[in-house]
Amino acid sequence: MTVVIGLTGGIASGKSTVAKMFRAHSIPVIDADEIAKAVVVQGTSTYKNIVQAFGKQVLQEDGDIDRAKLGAIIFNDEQQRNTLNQIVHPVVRKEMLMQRDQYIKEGVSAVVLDIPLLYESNLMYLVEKVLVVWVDQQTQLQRLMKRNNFLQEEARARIHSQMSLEKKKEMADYIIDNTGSIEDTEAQIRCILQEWGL
Ligand SMILES: CC(C)(COP(=O)(O)OP(=O)(O)OC[C@H]1O[C@@H](n2cnc3c(N)ncnc32)[C@H](O)[C@@H]1O)[C@@H](O)C(=O)NCCC(=O)NCCS
Ligand SMILES: Nc1ncnc2c1ncn2[C@@H]1O[C@H](COP(=O)(O)OP(=O)(O)OP(=O)(O)O)[C@@H](O)[C@H]1O
Repeated sequence: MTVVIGLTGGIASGKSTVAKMFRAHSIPVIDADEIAKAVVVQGTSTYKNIVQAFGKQVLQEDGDIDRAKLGAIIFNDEQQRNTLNQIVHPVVRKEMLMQRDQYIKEGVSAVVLDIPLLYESNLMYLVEKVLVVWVDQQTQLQRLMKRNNFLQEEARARIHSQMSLEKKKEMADYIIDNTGSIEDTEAQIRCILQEWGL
């Protein structure tokens, strides 16, 4: 029996960091962000739909989607964000389901679905238990600003485009507190894996 684990949290709360730890324990991870990038490459219908909805202003010179430009639009406008979500999410969901079922067929002991918007998009039905990577608000803001070289205002817009981490924490089956060191977080993952017999 494969245990299907949902991994979520807020932007820059540490999902990819935790995902890496699962992989280090030989547990495969399906990454929604990675899939969302792959399904918008030139030539796909998703790419065409994005260009149709947002215009050529969101393209780089080589024709690829300019992620910084598209991000600047959608993180500052809920309606535009919904438009992009409606184009991209169904395709991502389908691909995630397919990959999940493939791993189950292979009989792996566990698989992790790393989905930033798991709660916002009501995707709980895809997984058996949800693990939320939590940090306090100040840490989240600082790590996001540092990683993406964002001004405080840009970072805040992105944070506020998502359900609050406090609310996600309340809904979680398990919480990983990632405010401490990487080693602290690794220790929590080891505990959880032991508890789950993985
Ligand atoms: C707007 C885009 C082009 C910006 O790209 P960029 O390379 O700057 O960011 P990246 O894709 O790495 O996402 C970083 C983080 O932003 C947050 N985020 C991304 N999209 C959204 C969204 N629609 N709503 C809220 N938060 C989001 C997530 O926490 C994600 O982990 C890109 O995020 C995108 O295509 N988003 C729509 C698809 C989506 O919802 N992806 C998230 C999971 S399916
Ligand atoms: N425990 C930690 N201590 C210090 N820095 C950390 C820790 N965990 C993560 N970071 C750093 O914080 C930033 C955000 O982490 P990460 O990229 O894992 O978050 P994420 O939730 O996957 O982000 P996104 O939602 O944008 O995909 C990264 O620069 C990462 O190196």
